[in-house]
Amino acid sequence: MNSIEVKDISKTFGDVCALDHVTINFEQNKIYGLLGRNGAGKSTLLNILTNRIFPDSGQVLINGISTTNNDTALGSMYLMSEKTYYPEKMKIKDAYKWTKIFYPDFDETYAKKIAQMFKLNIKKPITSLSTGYTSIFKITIALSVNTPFILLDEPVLGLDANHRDLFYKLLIEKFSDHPCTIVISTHLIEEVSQVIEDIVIIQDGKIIRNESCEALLSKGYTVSGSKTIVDTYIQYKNVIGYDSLGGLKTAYILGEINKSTLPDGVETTKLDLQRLFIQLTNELGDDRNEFESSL
Ligand SMILES: Nc1ncnc2c1ncn2[C@@H]1O[C@H](COP(=O)(O)OP(=O)(O)OP(=O)(O)O)[C@@H](O)[C@H]1O
Repeated sequence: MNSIEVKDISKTFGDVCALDHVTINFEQNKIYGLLGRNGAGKSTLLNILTNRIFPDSGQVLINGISTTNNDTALGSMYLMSEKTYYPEKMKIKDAYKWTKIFYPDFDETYAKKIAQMFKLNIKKPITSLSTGYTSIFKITIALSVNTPFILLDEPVLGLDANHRDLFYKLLIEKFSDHPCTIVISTHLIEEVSQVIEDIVIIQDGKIIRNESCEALLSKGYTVSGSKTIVDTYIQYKNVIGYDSLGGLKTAYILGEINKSTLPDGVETTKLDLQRLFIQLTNELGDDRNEFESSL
């Protein structure tokens, strides 16, 4: 069973607690979305998983074995992150050769094929690439390493909509052809919701949600209509937030919908992941909890 077990990991930087007793399992052959607001602890977690930084306490186990001083375990994970570890001025095609040394299952032919699909010129030095193409270069490697665990930290940073679309398609294709465990950290929640199976939400260094996307979204619904009617309807409901626009109001509610009690003139929809995320990660007293449009 290929799994990553994170056991009670904590990490502080000075007086900032980046991870606070985090325990989580990333199971075999699943695509996870790792979501969290800026500074929530996502990159710290991914860096600890791959031993790029060390936790103050806790441990990471791959298939039950600690990753500390364990090259085999570490070789089974690939982290695509903001940092590039290739020598300066190295050309992309040479970086592919270099990668093969460290990741023997790296498929150079496939990397070149998808580079072509993105119109990435592999004769160019890595440092000459734009922000978007730097991400594309890293994507071509991440999708070709063929490790059991692929961790992607903001993989679509700087990518235009067409290239993001291509990336999601290739990711799904990769996952179907070579099932593996993929963890994607991103702020593009709606887009990623199309490809992820499970969702992990991290807030101030703590995991606040870890469940299937479907289960999370089925936990609630939205109700929209005139403010007075919606306010009456939601009185005894578990409201996690609302938006107001003029006399109209949309409330985000946790709980099962009972259609027979819905008043006339209100519309209901399923929760969407981005809305739910915003509501779940708004802090108490955060006035973003009510979004008053100035339109
Ligand atoms: N090397 C470091 N030195 C000092 N503080 C750090 C360091 N790395 C992370 N932090 C702090 O730890 C917290 C978590 O940072 P982290 O980069 O893990 O967040 P993140 O969820 O990836 O954020 P973002 O979405 O903005 O990239 C932040 O408060 C950050 O400032």
